[in-house]
Amino acid sequence: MAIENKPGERFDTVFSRNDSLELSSGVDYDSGHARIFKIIVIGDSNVGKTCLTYRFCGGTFLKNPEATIGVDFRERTLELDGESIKIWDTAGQERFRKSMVEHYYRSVHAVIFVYDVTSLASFESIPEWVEECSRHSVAPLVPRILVGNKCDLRERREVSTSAAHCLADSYNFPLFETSAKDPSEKEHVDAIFLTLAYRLKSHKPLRLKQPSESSVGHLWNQREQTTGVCRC
Ligand SMILES: Nc1nc2c(ncn2[C@@H]2O[C@H](COP(=O)(O)OP(=O)(O)OP(=O)(O)O)[C@@H](O)[C@H]2O)c(=O)[nH]1
Ligand SMILES: [Mg+2]
Repeated sequence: MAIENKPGERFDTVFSRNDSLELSSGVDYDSGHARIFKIIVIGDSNVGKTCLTYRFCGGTFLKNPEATIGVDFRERTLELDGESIKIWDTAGQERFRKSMVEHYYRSVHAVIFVYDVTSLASFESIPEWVEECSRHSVAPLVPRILVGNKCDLRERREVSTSAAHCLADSYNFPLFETSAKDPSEKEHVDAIFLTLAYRLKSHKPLRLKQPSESSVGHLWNQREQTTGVCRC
């Protein structure tokens, strides 16, 4: 795992006429000419953004994480053509976000919205995070997914799968429920990020293999993602 810290680095995204995702030349490629995708992970403080990205990039559960200040960068090189995804693990706390917020959203390739299934408040904040993304001009065709974390805490669950589906459907986001902590969910955490990466690479909808019964996944819909109100 390489942890990098280059907040000034640019990842310029352009859409061609046939709506496929293309990356402009130069800065989107590492020295080996592999493409680098910028994925940002956002959501309230304490929902497990850092643990999820660490699980994907480091392969283990990060014990005793500290609140992220500004942004952390993690990167994982994929087995498909040596391509990389660079994950921007952002701070949930407002006081740590102020100076960095413009950098988060600049030229982003995909967005992961995270809530904590044991915190209704974090789930109810998701529309604000979606709104923040729109305010910062993240293009509608940039893939977005919704992730409910901490599913291992079954007795403390406050957000039902059906409510989460309802919200996800209203935005036309795929929904995934998982746990950064539960080792049996490791493959599922991988699948979430890899599904995004494949989507970015091919720009085609993919069916996610379900590694466990508790996992939830949707087909990606090519329809343009729009904000909406839950009609449940
Ligand atoms: N039980 C359980 N605890 C988790 C899980 N993921 C994270 N945690 C715990 O939740 C707390 C917050 O995790 P972080 O990853 O630091 O949360 P964050 O969203 O990055 O928080 P900020 O950086 O402040 O925005 C820590 O105590 C983690 O150990 C999970 O899947 N299950
Ligand atoms: Mg964090």
